Amino acid sequence: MKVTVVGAGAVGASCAEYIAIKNFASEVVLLDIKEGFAEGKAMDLMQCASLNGFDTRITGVTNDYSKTAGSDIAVITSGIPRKPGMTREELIGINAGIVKSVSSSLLEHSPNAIIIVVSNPMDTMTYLVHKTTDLPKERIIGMGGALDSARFKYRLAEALGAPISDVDGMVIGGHSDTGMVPLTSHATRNSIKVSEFLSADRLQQVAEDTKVGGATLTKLLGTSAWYAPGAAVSGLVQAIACDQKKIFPCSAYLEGEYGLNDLCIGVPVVLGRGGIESIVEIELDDAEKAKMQESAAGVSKTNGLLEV
Ligand SMILES: NC(=O)c1ccc[n+]([C@@H]2O[C@H](COP(=O)([O-])OP(=O)(O)OC[C@H]3O[C@@H](n4cnc5c(N)ncnc54)[C@H](O)[C@@H]3O)[C@@H](O)[C@H]2O)c1
Ligand SMILES: O=C(O)C[C@H](O)C(=O)O
Repeated sequence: MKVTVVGAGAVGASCAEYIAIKNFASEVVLLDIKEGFAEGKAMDLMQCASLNGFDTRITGVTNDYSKTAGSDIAVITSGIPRKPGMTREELIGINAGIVKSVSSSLLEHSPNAIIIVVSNPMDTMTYLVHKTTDLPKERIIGMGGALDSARFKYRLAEALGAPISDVDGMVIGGHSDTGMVPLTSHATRNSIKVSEFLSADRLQQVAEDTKVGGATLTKLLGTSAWYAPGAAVSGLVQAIACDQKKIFPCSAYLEGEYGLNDLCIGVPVVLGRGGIESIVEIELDDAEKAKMQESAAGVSKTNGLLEV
């Protein structure tokens, strides 16, 4: 199993590290445009191999796509991150050009790859790959919901005073400060609805804290987060590589599902060796349906800024 990660910055390197530590891939190629940067990150990561007990071979290359040839999975993390006070949508001007050229170069050398898009604004970058390549929709996956759901579970556990392993929950919708739809009515603590433990007001607070999870970290760090994003990407890569048939909320191209068309947005999907093997349509209540429609309108508005 060969995995390429484009962008050896904070998220790309963290993602490569988690993939290696989980020890399911034979090879990870890190590629960056900055001379020597990916080579340096790869060498540093390889020097963790004997310490952390993995056999995955990590190599770094400066913009040489021939070294990525034959990749089964390619992750796009190249692009600029936001600074405090910015929205993800403000990154579109620079990141759209990067994502378009990177996806084309990747597919030239790995025509059978499954692409995972991470660069922001992620739903629109995923749509851009859909619009500018010939890849079938099941092989274009946007990562956002897996991360947002991890943050939701963190906030739920905090409010419940429970261990995170006891908590389950999912965030669908757009990966933006206003567009996320944390499904509080579906969230559980060891199979019991969390509404049995938390007031409506407290649950509303959990949802709001979840939606601004990325902005909160950006304010604290001065740039956006990387550990949980890297871990979330590695989870998707593993589900595909190991044909796990796991359900994650991912940005997928919709053709009628959830009453939505011609956009990529976060919905639960089954991930396996074929990529998105199916989209799971769950019953939403009226308020959740309205939030999903509003979220989709926001994503479509950002898509409208693309020159495709
Ligand atoms: N979808 C998500 O949940 C999620 C989570 C975290 C970050 N992000 C996004 O991921 C992106 C990367 O974030 P980061 O913190 O790793 O940024 P970073 O600045 O640390 O790393 C980005 C890397 O991309 C490289 N790069 C730029 N143009 C390139 C090109 N054409 N080809 C190859 N490499 C190129 C840069 O040299 C840099 O090393 C940002 O857009 C950020 O908003 C998304
Ligand atoms: O917040 C960001 O800009 C980065 C990423 O989308 C995140 O949610 O951490």
